[in-house]
Parts: sequence; structure tokens; C-alpha cells
Amino acid sequence: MKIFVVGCGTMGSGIVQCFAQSGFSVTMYDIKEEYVERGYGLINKSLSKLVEKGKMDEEKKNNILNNITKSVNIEDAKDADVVVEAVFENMDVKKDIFSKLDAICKEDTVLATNTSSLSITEIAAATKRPDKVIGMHFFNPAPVMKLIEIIRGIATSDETFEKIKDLSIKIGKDPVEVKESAGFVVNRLLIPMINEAVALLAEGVATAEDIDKAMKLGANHPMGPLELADFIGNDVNLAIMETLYNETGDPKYRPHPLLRKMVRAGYLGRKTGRGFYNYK
Ligand SMILES: CC(=O)CC(=O)SCCNC(=O)CCNC(=O)[C@H](O)C(C)(C)COP(=O)(O)OP(=O)(O)OC[C@H]1O[C@@H](n2cnc3c(N)ncnc32)[C@H](O)[C@@H]1OP(=O)(O)O
Ligand SMILES: NC(=O)C1=CN([C@@H]2O[C@H](COP(=O)(O)OP(=O)(O)OC[C@H]3O[C@@H](n4cnc5c(N)ncnc54)[C@H](O)[C@@H]3O)[C@@H](O)[C@H]2O)C=CC1
Repeated sequence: MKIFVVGCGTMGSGIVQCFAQSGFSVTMYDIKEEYVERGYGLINKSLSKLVEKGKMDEEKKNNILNNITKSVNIEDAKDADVVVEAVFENMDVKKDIFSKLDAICKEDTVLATNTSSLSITEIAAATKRPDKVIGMHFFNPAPVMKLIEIIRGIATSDETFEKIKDLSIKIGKDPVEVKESAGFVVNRLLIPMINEAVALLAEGVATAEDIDKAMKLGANHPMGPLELADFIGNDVNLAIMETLYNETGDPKYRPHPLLRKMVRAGYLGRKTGRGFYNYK
């Protein structure tokens, strides 16, 4: 089975690694060569760590890397059996890509999106194959996190659902089925918590370090909410809060103005070297 991943950022590169590690032939595509190389570099680094830890030998690492093909040409999706899209959390960008993929891909190719919160039904409506469009939501870091949320759009067929469920299990994940709803399950719970941590920080209730320490020691979370916000990316956090707010109209989902300000300043977190913490 041939896999094509669109977007080689935080998630795209991790998703490529998941497939390549499970023996699938996978093409990683982005709009610029430097973005593809950056994503490939992340995979290389991640596998090297596993070699250093003695969890994998050099030969295995090279075999995994040999499963990966790099591309800056979306037409290379023509042979793919499954496409997983992981570009910016923006409906217009995703619709544009899905309509292009629909024209390029084989008739029976499944088009999956890794969206964090957007409507699968709306993305599917940009294609002539809404029955073969589905949400396949990985979690960050994709090679480590076991969960995949599988989300059906209104027209997604049972066959498409079973294909993606089977594929998720084949790459060692443990999927859950989720009905289409803004933020699905995990992000509807997790991102409002992050938004509330931003409010605590803005109100001066505690320092960022102490908010994080409190949740790590008091709730046994592996990362504090602000550390996690930087890890996910504040642009992604804001986009998810906006979807929750716009879809429901419920003021409890209002993105905190400090979160918005952070994104406007380019303080997106680890990926830009600055967020609630400094990474330079
Ligand atoms: C926004 C959305 O739409 C959805 C989301 O993703 S929300 C975000 C969800 N993610 C989270 O909540 C992550 C919370 N954080 C964590 O779980 C942990 O801090 C973490 C897994 C990220 C790091 O854990 P850690 O113990 O500090 O680091 P580390 O020891 O380096 O890694 C833990 C394990 O993962 C493995 N690992 C880490 N990165 C890896 C990678 N890229 N590839 C393969 N394995 C990796 C390590 O080898 C290690 O394995 P062992 O325990 O067997 O040695
Ligand atoms: N960051 C996270 O923790 C998680 C994010 N997601 C979702 O995954 C998707 C990607 O998020 P990240 O990887 O964090 O973003 P990112 O900003 O790290 O990477 C996005 C990538 O998409 C590429 N891209 C943009 N437009 C493109 C186009 N037209 N064609 C091809 N590539 C294009 C960019 O060049 C970039 O490399 C989003 O929908 C996000 O909501 C899902 C789970 C977790």
C-alpha cells in the first residue's frame, strides 16, 4: 500500500515516520524543498535518538529511511492508495488541496485529513468522492502517541472507515471512532484547558513555571499546559479555539486575548523558538 503525506511540519513528519517505521512506502510532500528537507531532518534525528538508546540499529534506521520518498510535486500522489493531509489548520487551504488531490488520485484512493478540529464534511465537499474522505487525527508526537481519532463526515462510507481503522492498527495505533463535532473528543477537552492556563497567566495568578508545575505534580500530566501549548503550536491552539467558538457560538470557548496576541507576535512555541518559554 502506498501512502502520500501532504505537509512535512510537526505532524506531517511524525506521520511519515509512523508509516515508514511500519514498513509502508511513503512519499512526503510539501510546497518547498527546504520544508521537505526540514521534515526529513526531524525524522532522521528522531530515529538517531532511538539508535543511541539502543532501541534500533543503524541497519533498521536506514531501512526505515529507504521507505521514504521526498516530493515537491503534488502530482506524485497519483499512485497513492491513501493520502494523509497535515497542512496548516485552515479550511480554505485544506479545501484547495483536497480538490487538487481529487483530480490527481486514483478513483479508489482514500483522502484522510489530520485536522485538529475542522469539519470533515466541509473538506469532503471540495471533492467528488465525499464517501472516501475521512478524519485520521494523530497526536503529537505522532510516533509516540498511541491514539488516532477516526472521524466520519456525513458521507464517509463504512468501507473507508474500516480501511482507515485497519491501517491505524497496522501502524501500531489504538483508534477510537468519533462523530463529527468541533474539536472531536481530545481537543474539546484539552485546548480549553490550555486556554484557561493562558487566562491564569494573564491574570497574574501564577508564573508560567508554577502553572505547569502545578498540573504536572497535582494532576500527573506529563507536561504542564503552557509547555504543552508551545509543543502543539499556538497557531494550532488558537485555530482550534476559534473553531470551537465559531461552531458552537458558546462564549465559554472564547480564545483568550493573550493567546491571540502571542500568535500575532509569532510566539508560536517550539517551532519558532519562542512561546510561553524561550527555546533559543
Ligand atoms: C493539537 C492536536 O490536534 C492534538 C494533540 O496532539 S494534543 C497533544 C497531545 N500530546 C501530549 O499531550 C503530549 C504530552 N507529553 C508527553 O506525553 C511526553 O512529555 C512526551 C511523550 C512528549 C515526552 O516524554 P518524555 O518521557 O519526557 O521524553 P522521552 O523519554 O524522550 O520520550 C518518551 C518515550 O517516547 C519515545 N520517543 C520520543 N520521541 C520519539 C520519536 N519522535 N519517535 C519514536 N519514539 C520517540 C522515547 O524513546 C521514549 O521511549 P521509552 O520510554 O521507551 O524510552
Ligand atoms: N501540532 C500539533 O500538535 C497537532 C496538529 N494537528 C493538525 O495537523 C495539521 C498540521 O499541523 P502542524 O504539523 O502542527 O503544522 P506545521 O505548521 O508544523 O506544518 C504545516 C506544514 O504544512 C505545509 N503546507 C502549508 N500549505 C501547504 C500546501 N498548500 N501544500 C503542502 N504543504 C503545505 C507547511 O509548509 C508546513 O510544513 C493541522 O491541521 C493541525 O491542526 C493535529 C494533531 C496535533
